[in-house]
Amino acid sequence: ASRASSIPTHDDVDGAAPIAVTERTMIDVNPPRGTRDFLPEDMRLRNWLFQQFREVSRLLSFEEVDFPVLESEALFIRKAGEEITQQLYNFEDKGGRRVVLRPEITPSLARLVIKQGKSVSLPLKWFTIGQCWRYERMTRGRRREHYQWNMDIIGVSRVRAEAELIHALVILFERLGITSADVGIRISSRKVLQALLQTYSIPEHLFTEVFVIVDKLGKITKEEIEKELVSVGVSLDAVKGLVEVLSFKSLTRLEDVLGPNAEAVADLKQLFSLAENYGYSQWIQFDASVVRGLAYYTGIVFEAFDKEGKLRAICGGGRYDRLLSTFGTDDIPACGFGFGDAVIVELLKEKGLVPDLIRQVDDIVFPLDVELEGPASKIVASLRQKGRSVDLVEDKRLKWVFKHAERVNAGRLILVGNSEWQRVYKRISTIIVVHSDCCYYLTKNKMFSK
Ligand SMILES: Nc1ccc(Br)nc1
Repeated sequence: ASRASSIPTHDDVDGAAPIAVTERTMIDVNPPRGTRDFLPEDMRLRNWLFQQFREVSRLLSFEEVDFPVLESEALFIRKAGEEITQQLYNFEDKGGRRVVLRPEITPSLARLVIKQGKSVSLPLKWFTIGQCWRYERMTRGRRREHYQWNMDIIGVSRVRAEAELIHALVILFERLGITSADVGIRISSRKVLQALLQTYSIPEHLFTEVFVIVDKLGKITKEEIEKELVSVGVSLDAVKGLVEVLSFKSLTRLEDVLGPNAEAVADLKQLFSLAENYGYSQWIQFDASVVRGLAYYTGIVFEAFDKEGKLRAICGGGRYDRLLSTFGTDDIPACGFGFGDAVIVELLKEKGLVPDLIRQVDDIVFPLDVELEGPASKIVASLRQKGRSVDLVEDKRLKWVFKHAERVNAGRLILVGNSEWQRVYKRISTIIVVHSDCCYYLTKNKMFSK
């Protein structure tokens, strides 16, 4: 605390009064709970990963779109008890509006499609990479934000759309050096469960809640699943039947139960047939237990998983043909996936596939004397004009400059000195000789002029 009483004022003494001694309290320099800073090396990896996402999106001729991270809360209010809607990062803004930091991308995409209406021609193939949020009690210490790559096809009702999206995933994994021995893609359809629920005369309005509960398979015990299903009104024998079919890994067995004309079976057969033609059959497998936890899926759903079973789902997606009508407009068939930036990096680390992304600088320019700042500036400007990345270094000892050049993998070290330096540094590969109004620099092999 300052010694307010004893400090003399300017009137009492010549010169400034002594600075009041106060205790400085430092702010918390950590980012908010559940969020991350990205240092340069983290950003190099993130940019590299996002560049892969962008390149795969380009290969499938998707166009990039973007949305605000802040959205109206109304976009995400759903009654199916999903985890994602129970962890909304929501608040009231200064205008009294109920808003959220978006927990996912798809509803924003649906909003934009509706907003564009007839001004866009279908099919739309859109992708984005954006930060998504959740407000989870930090008891579990999990992150509250991650970046998601989303690809969506709007306006295609046939399973060709799902086949294209899965092709995108396979291409991405292969580009990262991941093989089908490392990762698989489990595929099923909400229509499987739907057909079953109908055979047990479960009312349709319960379907979404059942899907959300069944998605917890593997996360909570079977007994807890059965208890939750019974609690929403599913009869015990229906629960037993559901759990039995959900264990199916064979389309043939599914067909035996649902019959050859079941829509779910036809969709899945078509998808697996297309997969043969794409050449990615070895990546995919039917698994009736895949339902995904988002209420709005209506058809095929899929998720990529690590075959060692150490990690959470790498990505997931599916068909959502009725999302738009929940926003009060006509439905347009749609499907898409979300691909987070965290699990994939954990997998790359597990597999030793994280690339060595070194910092790179073309040139370092170092004036050997303080009065050479001007000529050094000319050289820097000239080199940058030519598109070279230049790190201008000053007020350092030469030994530090050499180490720095190594650290940043500089292509060239350019020392700006006047003519007497040349004698001293002739052994150095690059020397600047400053002649009146023009600068020359040379390396062992050739002379460059400004
Ligand atoms: N939906 C969502 C948002 C943020 C994180 Br971290 N995980 C999932």
